[in-house]
Amino acid sequence: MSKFPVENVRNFGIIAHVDHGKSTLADRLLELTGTIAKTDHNKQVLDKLQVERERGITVKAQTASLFYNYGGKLYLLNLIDTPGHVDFNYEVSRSLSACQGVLLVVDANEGIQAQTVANFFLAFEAQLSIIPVINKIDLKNADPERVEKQIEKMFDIPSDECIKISAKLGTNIERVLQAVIERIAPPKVSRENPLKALVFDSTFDQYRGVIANVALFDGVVSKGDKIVSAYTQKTYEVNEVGILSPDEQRTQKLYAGQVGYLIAGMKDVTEAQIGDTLYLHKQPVEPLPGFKSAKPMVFAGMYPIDQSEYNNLKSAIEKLTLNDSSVTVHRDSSLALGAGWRLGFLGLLHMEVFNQRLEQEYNASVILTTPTVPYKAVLSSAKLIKARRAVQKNMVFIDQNRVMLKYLFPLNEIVVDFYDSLKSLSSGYASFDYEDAGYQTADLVKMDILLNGNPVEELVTIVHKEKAHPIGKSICERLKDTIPRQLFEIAIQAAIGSKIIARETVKAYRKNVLAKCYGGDITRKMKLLKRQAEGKKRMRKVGNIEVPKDAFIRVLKRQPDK
Ligand SMILES: Nc1nc2c(ncn2[C@@H]2O[C@H](COP(=O)(O)OP(=O)(O)OP(=O)(O)O)[C@@H](O)[C@H]2O)c(=O)[nH]1
Repeated sequence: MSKFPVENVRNFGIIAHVDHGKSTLADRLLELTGTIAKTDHNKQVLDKLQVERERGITVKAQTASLFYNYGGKLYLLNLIDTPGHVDFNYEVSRSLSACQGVLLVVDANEGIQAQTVANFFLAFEAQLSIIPVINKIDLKNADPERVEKQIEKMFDIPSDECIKISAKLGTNIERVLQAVIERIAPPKVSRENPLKALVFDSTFDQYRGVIANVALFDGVVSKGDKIVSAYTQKTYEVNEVGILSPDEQRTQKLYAGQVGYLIAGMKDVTEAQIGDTLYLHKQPVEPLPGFKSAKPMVFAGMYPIDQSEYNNLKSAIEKLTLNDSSVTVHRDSSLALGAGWRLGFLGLLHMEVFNQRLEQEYNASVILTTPTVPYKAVLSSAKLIKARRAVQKNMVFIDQNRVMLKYLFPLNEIVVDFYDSLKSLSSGYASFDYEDAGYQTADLVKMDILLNGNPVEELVTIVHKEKAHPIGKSICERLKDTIPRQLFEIAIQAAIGSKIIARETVKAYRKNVLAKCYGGDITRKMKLLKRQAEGKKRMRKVGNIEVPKDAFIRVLKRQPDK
């Protein structure tokens, strides 16, 4: 690695709207630089997770070091491929902290979309050099000139700076690499200063412990060095350093300006903090500012299907949150579902991906409850405050056919199915991005579910007043289908304060388990009574009504069709 003086190093990211071709471009860059062999099978090589391959999307940023000969010099280009979906923006901004420039990929047919704008501003605010790349020029409907004009109008980047490529066919890829070298500055670092390394990502390996992805801002780190974590103040010995190319490749040292991985015997996930600064023992440095912590938007309960699985699930969640530090975790418990957690996610897709990764990478099966958003409630005896619906804030024409609308929305309205409805209403043309606008007052009500007049604690929800009736009705119906008939009639009601807004009834039924046992075989009678008693253990009593656990799961669990 010493062959690469700082001026021969470039650290760059690829950012884009979903599906505009980042990962395909990354494949071509890896092939062209000989990092991976050129075959027909290279499809999204950097999308290593099973969930990424199944869904065809990037959820984790990945790093790859490329070597490229240009103008008689050998360059080390560190590429970071980032996710495109709005829910993973946090991942993008974190990765950009290790870069000096980005390739902003825009589809030649679709043009600028919501995350193109959002990601452009992340890079712009981080003061990175931005190289616009118009991809998919091979498509029949491609109109790169129109997209050039959009880029000029929206981002103030002269159209002659755009590079037109087809990542699929490999057209003009060389020009992209040359632009990276010519237009992106080498990192501003010093190898003479003491070590200062930023941990910008980490993963947990069962055998090797924490593997930290590091960007070196100053100094050098070698195998055998004693390093200190600014966050824990603990000292570790470096066991291994290397680059990702894209698989781990050991090296003797890593130098300032380079990006790679480091293993230093951190065995506990809580020791590895994303945003931490590592320095050499007895050579302390001013820690880097780290990262703003992510702000979860959507909350859901997570419980083991069987309580005996609690500890395994706990360790799986801890390991996965190391790799996805934007998830917040708080212990929680529910009368119906037992001990579990309340997890905060950046969005719905993020929640689904986390759940899927738990299942696929940690073999954990969980109950995930319907997502909710955080509220701040002002308790008062008067009826609640004025309703506030989506309010239009701004409208900008990107070109003749495209308009960018800005609205203020209640978060609750967009987390569940807004994205799907928007896509289907606009036949897939509209795209969507959001950021937090803070708490707003709204006409919300607390809805109770009552069984023969007794409130069921775990089913209390906060809903918009206008939606209370359909939501209450649906919960009552789902409960009616799962609560077995009992010796008396059961009224299932949804109520706001003292007002009942929906009702279903479970008719009375006498289940005499001994009915078939005339004849008097006492051991058989005892067996049946014992079985009935065991069944009752899985029940929760609300008043004198026995509610099976399944009934709660059915109501609380996220509906897959939503
Ligand atoms: N015709 C054509 N299709 C392309 C080109 N580049 C990418 N695609 C296709 O576009 C789709 C999306 O490409 P990806 O590389 O997965 O896009 P991405 O931007 O990485 O997507 P996310 O990781 O989900 O954000 C795939 O089906 C690619 O085969 C291109 O130059 N021409």
